[in-house]
Amino acid sequence: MDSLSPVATFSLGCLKLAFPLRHRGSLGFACPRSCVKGCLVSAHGRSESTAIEFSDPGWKDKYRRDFERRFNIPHLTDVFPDAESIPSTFCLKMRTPTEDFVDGYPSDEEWHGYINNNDRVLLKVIHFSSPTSAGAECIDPDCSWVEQWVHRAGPREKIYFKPEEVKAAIVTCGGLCPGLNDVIRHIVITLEIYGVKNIVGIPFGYRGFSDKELNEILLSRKVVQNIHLSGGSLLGVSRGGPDVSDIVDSMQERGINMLFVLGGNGTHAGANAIHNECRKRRLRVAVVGVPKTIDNDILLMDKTFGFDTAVEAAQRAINSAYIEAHSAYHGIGIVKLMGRSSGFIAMHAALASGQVDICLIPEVPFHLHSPHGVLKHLKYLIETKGSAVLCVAEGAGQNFVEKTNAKDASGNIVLGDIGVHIQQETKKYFKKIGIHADVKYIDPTYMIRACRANASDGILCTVLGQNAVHGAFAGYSGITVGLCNTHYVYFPIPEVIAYPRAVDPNSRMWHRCLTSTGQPDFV
Ligand SMILES: Nc1ncnc2c1ncn2[C@@H]1O[C@H](COP(=O)(O)OP(=O)(O)O)[C@@H](O)[C@H]1O
Ligand SMILES: O=P(O)(O)OC[C@H]1O[C@](O)(COP(=O)(O)O)[C@@H](O)[C@@H]1O
Ligand SMILES: [Mg+2]
Repeated sequence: MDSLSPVATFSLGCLKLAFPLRHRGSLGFACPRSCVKGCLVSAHGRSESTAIEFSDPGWKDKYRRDFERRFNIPHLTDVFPDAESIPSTFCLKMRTPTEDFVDGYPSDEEWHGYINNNDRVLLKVIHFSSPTSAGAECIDPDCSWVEQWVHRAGPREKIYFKPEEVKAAIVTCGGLCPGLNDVIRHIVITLEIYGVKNIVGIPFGYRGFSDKELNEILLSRKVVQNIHLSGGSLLGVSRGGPDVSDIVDSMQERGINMLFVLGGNGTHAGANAIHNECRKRRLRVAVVGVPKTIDNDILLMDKTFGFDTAVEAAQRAINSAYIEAHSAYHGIGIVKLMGRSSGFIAMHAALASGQVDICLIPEVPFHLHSPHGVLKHLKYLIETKGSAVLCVAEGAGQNFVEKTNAKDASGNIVLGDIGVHIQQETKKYFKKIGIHADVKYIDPTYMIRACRANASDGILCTVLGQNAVHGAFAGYSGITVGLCNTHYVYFPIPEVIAYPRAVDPNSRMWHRCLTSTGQPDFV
C-alpha cells in the first residue's frame, strides 16, 4: 500500500475495513459493493464520524445537509447577530476615484453585477456511473449522483464594513510563487474602489507581525501600479514566525480589521487559526486567504495561481535537458523539479514538453535498480533512441535517499536530494554495464517560481485578488478563494487544507502523462 495514501474506514457491523483512497483529490471511495453500511466520506476523501446507511432511502439528503454544513462559509453575523450591513460601495459603473462620497454612499443608483448570497457552484461536474471509471470519485458503492454546491464568490449588494473604518493588511507567507504581486495589486486596487484608504502590507510574512524592526508598508494604487511586472513579493515572504495569539495581539494594536493572507497550506492553517482567535476575542475582523503555491497541493480547486507559470518555466528546463541529451552521444538529461509531496509540476511539465521519457512523482512508487527499474529502462532508451530525458519531482523516491531529519522554520520536512541521487546512480550503472552515457543534470529550483506570472496566471490572480476583497466586505471570514470548474468560489479554509492535494495515479491526467512518456511501471 502506498504509504502516502489517506485511508477511509468503513464500518461493517463490528468489522472495520480500511481502503486506500489513492489520493482521489476528493470524494475518493473504495468500498466494495457488498458494503451495505458505510461511513460518510467527506469531500476531501476523509471519513467523517457520521455514519451513513446507504440502504436508507434518505441518505442523499443526509449527505447533502452534512455537506452544506461543512461548506458553509463563516460570517461575522455568526458571532455578531446584530451586525448591520450597508449598501455596497462597490459598483460596476465607474466613479471618479477622487470622489469622497460626501453625500453618502451611492446606494440610490441602480448598481448591477452583484452576487446573490444564495448563488452556488457545483463542486463536482462528472457523474461517474461506476466506481471503476477512471478517476471515479464516489460517495456510495453505486457511485450515485449527489449534487455538492459551494458558495459563489463575488461582490454582494450589502457589505458589513464601512470603508472609512477599515484598516486592511496584506501578508505573503511561505515560499515565493509567480503572481504574488498581481494578487497584492488587485487587492489594493479593489479595496480602493470600495473606498478604503488605510491599506498596509506586513513585511516578510507572519514574522512582520512580531519583528519590531520591520515596519508596515503603506499601500495604494500608485504604489502597486507596476508591481506585477516583476516576480517575487513586494512585501517579502518568510517561513516560521510568531504564534497565532501574538499575531492577533499585533493586529489589535495596529487596528487591523481586514486581513488578506496569501500563502499555501501552512499559511492557511495560520489564517484559520487567526480567524478563530479573532472570534474567540470577539473582534469584528475578516480574515481571507488566497491560496498560493507552485506545488498546486491545495484541495478542491482547479489550480492555484503560479502553478501554470511554474510549469512553463519547468518546461524550459526540460527543453534544455532534451537539447543537451539529444546533442550528446548517449546523452541522458535529468531534471529535478519542485513538488514536495505532489507531482503536479513534474507531471504537467512532462506533458507540456512532450520531451520526457521518464517522469517520477512522489505519488507513484518506483524501483531504480530492479529488473523493471528506472535504470534498466534508461539503458533500453539509450539503445533504442540514443538519448533520454528523465524528470523527477523533489519529493519522489525519498526512500532511496538518506533522511535529513531536518525541518524548515515552518515545520516542513527538508527532503533528501533525489535528483543528485539519480544522477549518481545513473552514472555508476552505465559505467558498471560498460555503456557510455553522457549524463547532464539540471536543477532549476528557484528559477521556476521566482519569475513573473504568465498571462493565464495574471488573470487568475486578478480575479482571486478582487474576490478576496469582495468576500471580506461581504462579512465572511476564515474563507479562501478558489477556481472551481472555471467559476470562482469561497471555501471554508479547513476544507482545502485537510491534507495536501496529490496526483491520483488512477486519474486520466497521470495516464495521459504515461501515454506521452511511454514509460513502463517501475515496480
Ligand atoms: N499549522 C499551522 N498553524 C499556524 N501557522 C502555521 C501552520 N503551519 C505553518 N504555519 C505558518 O504559515 C507560514 C507559512 O507556512 P509554510 O508551510 O512555510 O508555507 P505555505 O503556506 O506555502 O505552505 C509560516 O509562517 C508558518 O509558521
Ligand atoms: O527553499 P524553500 O523556500 O523552503 O522552498 C522550497 C519549497 O517551496 C515550494 O516551491 C513550495 O512550497 P510552499 O507552497 O510551501 O511555499 C516547494 O515545492 C519546495 O519544496
Ligand atoms: Mg506548504
